[in-house]
Amino acid sequence: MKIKLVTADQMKEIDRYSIEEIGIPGIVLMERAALEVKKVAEDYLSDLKKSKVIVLVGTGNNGGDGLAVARMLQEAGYNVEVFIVGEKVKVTDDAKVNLNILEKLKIEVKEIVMVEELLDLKTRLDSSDLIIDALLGTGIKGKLRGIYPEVISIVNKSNLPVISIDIPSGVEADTGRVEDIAIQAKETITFALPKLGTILYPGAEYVGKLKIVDIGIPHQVIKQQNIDISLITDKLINDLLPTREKDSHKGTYGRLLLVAGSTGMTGAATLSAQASLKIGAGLVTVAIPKSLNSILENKLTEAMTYPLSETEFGTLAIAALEEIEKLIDNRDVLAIGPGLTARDEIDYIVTSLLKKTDKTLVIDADGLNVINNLEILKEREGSTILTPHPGEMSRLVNKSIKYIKKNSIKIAKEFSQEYGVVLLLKGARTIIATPKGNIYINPTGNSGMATGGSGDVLTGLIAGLLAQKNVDVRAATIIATYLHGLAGDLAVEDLTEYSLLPSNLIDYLPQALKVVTSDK
Ligand SMILES: NC(=O)C1=CN([C@@H]2O[C@H](COP(=O)(O)OP(=O)(O)OC[C@H]3O[C@@H](n4cnc5c(N)ncnc54)[C@H](O)[C@@H]3O)[C@@H](O)[C@H]2O)[C@H](O)CC1
Ligand SMILES: [K+]
Repeated sequence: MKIKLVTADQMKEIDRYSIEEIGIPGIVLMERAALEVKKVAEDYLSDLKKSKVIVLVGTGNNGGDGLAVARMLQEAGYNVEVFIVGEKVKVTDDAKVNLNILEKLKIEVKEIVMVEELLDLKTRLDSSDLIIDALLGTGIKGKLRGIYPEVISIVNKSNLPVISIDIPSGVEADTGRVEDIAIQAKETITFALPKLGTILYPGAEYVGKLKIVDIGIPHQVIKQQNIDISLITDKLINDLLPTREKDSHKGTYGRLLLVAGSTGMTGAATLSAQASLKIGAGLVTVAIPKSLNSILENKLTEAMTYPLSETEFGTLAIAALEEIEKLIDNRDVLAIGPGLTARDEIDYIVTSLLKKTDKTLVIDADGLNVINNLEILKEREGSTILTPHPGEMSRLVNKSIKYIKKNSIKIAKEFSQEYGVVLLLKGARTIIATPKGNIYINPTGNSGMATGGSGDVLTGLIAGLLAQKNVDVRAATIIATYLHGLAGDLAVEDLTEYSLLPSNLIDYLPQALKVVTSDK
């Protein structure tokens, strides 16, 4: 099961279509949204009589949701105070309906338009138990205007639990960017589908617990939007994981050739090989410069090794190409890159293999750093997976790392479709793009994994899955990425982010597999 991720415009179109074409009144959506928020708010409010809630609203429909929540909490007997940041006259359509209802019920909505009025808000917060953030939702545009920065700063300094409606105010819905300041929420209740800005960093850091609630938007309305970005979930992995047939043998789980390593870089080859075995590949052969072969024989037990022709530097020589071509004849997958050391010979070997073999190819690390002619990717018969980090991507597309980090989805999607490859662009949120134009965002992983070797493990996981029957390139990349990060998250719980080693990712893989197969 995939969870679709939307931009503000896509969400607006879904709302519009539901309201104008299907005929579900906006006020009904708003009421259902408010009801969901009210239910969560009650979990934070213990004693009915004393509990005091401050509801902060803006002048748009996010504010409208908040006004309805204020009414519901008041009706439930809580002590509610409502502040609107901006002038009431600016409030329109559905939000206006709720503003009028509060006025009819004599529930005061205090305007805050001047900085001087912030002091009153601050004192009010000091004696409260919960804040509802209904200031800004998907309608936020650009830098915070007026006294919003001050209001948000007072809220964050109050140290009170904050429930944000739809998205923490100040977070940009499409990118997760925070221009200057944003509400630090304890929990964010988002409607129908998560906005991209609540998953991407830094926005994801402001969300707290994310709760996606249904407010009655018809599924067919969502479906027809052709949303192409999905969040990877346990459920999706569970659906994609290959089942281990009872009457199977090692051939069922495929034969993988891993071309890796150079003097001083035998660790990369070792990590990739071990990871590919741990994820269940049948037969793994590590082809490595011949002087390092005995080292690999020592370090690896289950994997076979093959000594390749080498240069005086202990890196692959041109002659290794022919040896590799012979080896891949009876293999299903070739992974090339970890620890190779970028040199002209490697450029020649990788380029030749891209041209000559139609086997599924995983290219990582120094295998990527030598690709100069991207056009050969287009002509390939076989499937290709590239797994660059932003630095390697920067070289591939000749854009700065900063630009790549800011436009990771756009860049991954364009590259994948242009060159017909599955592109895994590593980052705080790793993005996977497929040639069909689909994007998958991975939510697992942590900063403890940003160490040399972590990528070698990921390459091994991808290749190890690819070798197995009925695992296609899209599934293998998605499963490997999610499990790689999940193993890292599980390992950090025991080891802390400081002392997390790439080899721990391999140790914790079985636990990660148990998590995602728990109900299989
Ligand atoms: N998804 C659904 O089915 C539903 C969503 N609802 C809620 O509606 C908001 C979106 O409402 P919208 O009126 O489009 O925008 P906002 O309320 O988020 O904000 C617009 C509001 O804020 C002012 N503003 C915009 N940018 C800034 C800025 N940088 N600084 C200061 N002020 C800013 C602008 O002037 C407007 O007044 C969505 O998030 C949901 O919460 C429906 O209510 C329920 C169905
Ligand atoms: K909000």
